[in-house]
Amino acid sequence: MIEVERLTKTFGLLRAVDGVSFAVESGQIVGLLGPNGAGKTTTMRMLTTALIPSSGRGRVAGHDLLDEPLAVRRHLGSLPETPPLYPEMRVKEYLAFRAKLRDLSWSQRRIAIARVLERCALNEVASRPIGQLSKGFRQRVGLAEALLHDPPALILDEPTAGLDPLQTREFRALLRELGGSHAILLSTHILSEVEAVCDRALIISQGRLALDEPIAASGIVPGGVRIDLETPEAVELETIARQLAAVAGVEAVEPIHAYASLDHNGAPPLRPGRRRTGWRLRLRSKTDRDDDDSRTNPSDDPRAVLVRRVVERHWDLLRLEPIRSSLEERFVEVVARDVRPSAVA
Ligand SMILES: Nc1ncnc2c1ncn2[C@@H]1O[C@H](COP(=O)(O)OP(=O)(O)OP(=O)(O)O)[C@@H](O)[C@H]1O
Repeated sequence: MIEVERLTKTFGLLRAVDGVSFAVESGQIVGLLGPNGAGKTTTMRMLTTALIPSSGRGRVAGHDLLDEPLAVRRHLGSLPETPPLYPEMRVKEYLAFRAKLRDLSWSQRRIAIARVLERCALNEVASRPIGQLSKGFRQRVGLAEALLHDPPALILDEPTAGLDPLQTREFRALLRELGGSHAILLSTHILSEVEAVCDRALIISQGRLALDEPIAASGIVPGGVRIDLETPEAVELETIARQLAAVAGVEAVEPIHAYASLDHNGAPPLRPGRRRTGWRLRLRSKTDRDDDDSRTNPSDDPRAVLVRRVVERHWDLLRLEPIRSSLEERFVEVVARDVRPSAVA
């Protein structure tokens, strides 16, 4: 429903968005995360056709951002961080005004306004001036406006910023309801929000897409498989990596640490008298990135074959377990990779 391919935006010498590709399906809520200045708003402004991409393509409901901007806007609702509301207007009056701008006929306007007032639980404040509403209600008015033309895709920029915990909770419940029937791209700085409402997390860092991973039902991102093994001292990391990477389903082998002769708990080596090396490795598998359907397919799980491979080589397998890392850990990991030492100091 929302699709971008190598989307790039430069401002002078700055590549604010640099070759970003991702997709949001209907029925999915995708969280767009990143530190300040990472390029989130610029990405969203290109998707809403407010900014023209320097290169790359983007489509909303199959309509190209550059070739069919009007069709894109018809299929997209957007809630900017600060929605352009008129404080002196009453809620219903404001929605009628915005619906008129969207060229809805009188009867279409009546139906649309009734629908969004109901959907966003605004009936009780429909006749109140917007300026008298709490921030939570004002955000709902912004969302109602974004839904007036019944778009299948929504883009929301930090929709819960500044809301109190109760308002945040209510707004998230509303998003989850909408998520069932819309494609939603949600920019936020709140990691727990992504864990609470999103199906996938995207992290943008310095304009580039640094992570695109599913959020598991438990609210954590899969982090691969951790394997601890011991090998004769002469066996080098390169050999181990080659053997393990050859197992179907393993995409990458990353060393975490190695130790000589003593295992990581300080215990003596499994085979005294022979110098051995202990290894802790992280294996990225295909199932880390796939959707829930393939995750349940046992043939995609490389663990059984990994055990056989280690035993065949006469190495000692000490531990093999899935790594679960929180979104916060993944965020720090991918963003810290891009931070220059001078910036940290
Ligand atoms: N119109 C513009 N002209 C020049 N530079 C811009 C313009 N808009 C954004 N930038 C720069 O592009 C980079 C990305 O900005 P962007 O607003 O997309 O980041 P962001 O991830 O939304 O940040 P934040 O979380 O602070 O809102 C920043 O360095 C910003 O200064």
